[in-house]
Amino acid sequence: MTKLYSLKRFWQQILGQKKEFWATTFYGMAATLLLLPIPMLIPLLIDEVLLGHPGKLTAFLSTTFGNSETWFLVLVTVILVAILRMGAFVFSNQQSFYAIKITQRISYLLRHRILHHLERVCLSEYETLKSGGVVSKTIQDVTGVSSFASAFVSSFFSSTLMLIGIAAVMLWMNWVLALLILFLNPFFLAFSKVLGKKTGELLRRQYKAYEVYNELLNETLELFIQVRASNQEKNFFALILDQSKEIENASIDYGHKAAVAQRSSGLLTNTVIDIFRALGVVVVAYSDLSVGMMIAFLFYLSALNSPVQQLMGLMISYQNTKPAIERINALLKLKQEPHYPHEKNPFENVLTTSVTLKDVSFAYQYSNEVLSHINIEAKSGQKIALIGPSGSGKSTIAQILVGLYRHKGGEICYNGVPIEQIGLPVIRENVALMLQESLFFNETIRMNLTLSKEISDEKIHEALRAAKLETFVLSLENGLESRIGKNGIRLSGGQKQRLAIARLILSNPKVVIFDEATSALDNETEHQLYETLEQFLKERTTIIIAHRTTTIKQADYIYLIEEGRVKAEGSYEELFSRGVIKEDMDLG
Ligand SMILES: Nc1ncnc2c1ncn2[C@@H]1O[C@H](COP(=O)(O)OP(=O)(O)OP(=O)(O)O)[C@@H](O)[C@H]1O
Repeated sequence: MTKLYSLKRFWQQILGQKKEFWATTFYGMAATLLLLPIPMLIPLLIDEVLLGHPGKLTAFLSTTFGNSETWFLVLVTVILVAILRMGAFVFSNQQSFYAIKITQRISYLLRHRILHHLERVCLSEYETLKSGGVVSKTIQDVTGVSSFASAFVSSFFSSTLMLIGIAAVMLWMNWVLALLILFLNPFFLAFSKVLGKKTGELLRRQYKAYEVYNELLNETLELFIQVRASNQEKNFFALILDQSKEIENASIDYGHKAAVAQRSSGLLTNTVIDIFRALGVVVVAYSDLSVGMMIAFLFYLSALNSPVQQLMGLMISYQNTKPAIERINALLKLKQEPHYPHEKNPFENVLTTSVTLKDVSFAYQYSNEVLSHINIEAKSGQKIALIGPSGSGKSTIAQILVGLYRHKGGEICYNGVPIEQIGLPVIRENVALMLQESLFFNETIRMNLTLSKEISDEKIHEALRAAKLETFVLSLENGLESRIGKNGIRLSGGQKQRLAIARLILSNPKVVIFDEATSALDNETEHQLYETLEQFLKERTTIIIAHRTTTIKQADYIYLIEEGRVKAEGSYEELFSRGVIKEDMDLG
């Protein structure tokens, strides 16, 4: 099972990008160190140049440049400040570059983890998934987590260093005032945590609103033809609009309160800074702190605002990350297909294999037993048929044969090897399951046939010919490059089935299962098609699931399934003579 995502994993992913992490930390700190002396430089000139108390800065500049004129000292100081700022600008740009790389990598890794998990999700879980909701989670929630990563790598170290640096300078200037100010910082952070928790709840509601909206819109568009044919567009779109309103409400609520939270922290820090500014004036009046130093102190006090704000913002963003992680984990909790190790390959170096179900039972999640102690055998190269009334369990047999669902009891074997020793990918590579309703991409005929694999035109046409679709494809203006529309909407039911059969031929399987795959064709066309496929199916074990007895005449052996059990079995003639099946009977 995929491990759930956690903040620990988040940190590991950040620290795992060593080069980028140290580069962003280095450049962030370098930029901070360059900015740190700036608030001091110009105020020092007040004391040393205006108030006539020559000090270290003017002494250094005069001896270095051999000129102690006031205009010169001011000019050099301004140039020095500009150079420091320019240096910080260059380093900050470098820092952003590496921070963006880290952030985007975290997004990618998170999406990779979700997609990798979904790729192997078991079918019973897949049935419950709403694709719109999944899309919303892989986009919005991943963005939520990565924006915290972005805020963290770009501001945590530089803001902390700035805070420590400013604190050190202030302590040096006036330790009483500095200590008073610094003691307040933990309270600021605690305040931000409370605000973050409150906005986190609102953000959760906003995420949910987007998720439901995406689900509704997605499903309505997927089933648009059905919706329109039932004249239900108004109702469906009204539901989507309601949800759109909920997004508006939730977003206003979150957006407004998140802005209030940000401003509250700004208001708090600014008020505290104003109080300390006033205290600074009092300190100058009652101590030996110079006017220049007091101005420098006030500049540092203002400069303190930025790292404190950034750290408070980080705390709020951290709280908002939790709902995003929870929702991502809801996807990672979906159960996955069983992993069978690939120990034996019964399909290797053989034309086809036998297929056996020994005493197999099965129940879907939350439902009663659908298959009960089924025994079926298709010998190597044999053509068997499964018939039976609707809901008797025929398609379920087909699906457990390719491991789409896990059988509960008994054994399923290919050439005597249980599927647990073959591995699901190997089975699906060699056993083709053709459904009544094949699914198609809104792409060209070629893409739908080859599924983007390199296959020569000659082979494609051979398959089309066998599937009795070549004449139709050749009659199209763009031939193989013709687009077939959403899920093949531009094709008739029969054309779609023939396209699926051509795809099946190209995939060259060793065992073929037709699950009502030709039911959309009329008796005559179906008969012709099986005749054409005779050569293709001759060397392959074939299982045909059908309602119509006409479809199964060609089978070597027939099983009648009723209520999940084998009710009768034998050749067509045997079953016919026993009265189990009748000519042209439709069991559906
Ligand atoms: N994914 C599922 N989850 C739960 N129950 C299911 C699922 N698929 C099928 N069933 C149930 O299992 C039973 C057997 O269904 P199955 O599709 O295998 O029948 P069938 O013989 O192929 O029917 P038909 O000829 O109509 O296609 C039915 O009662 C059906 O409701």
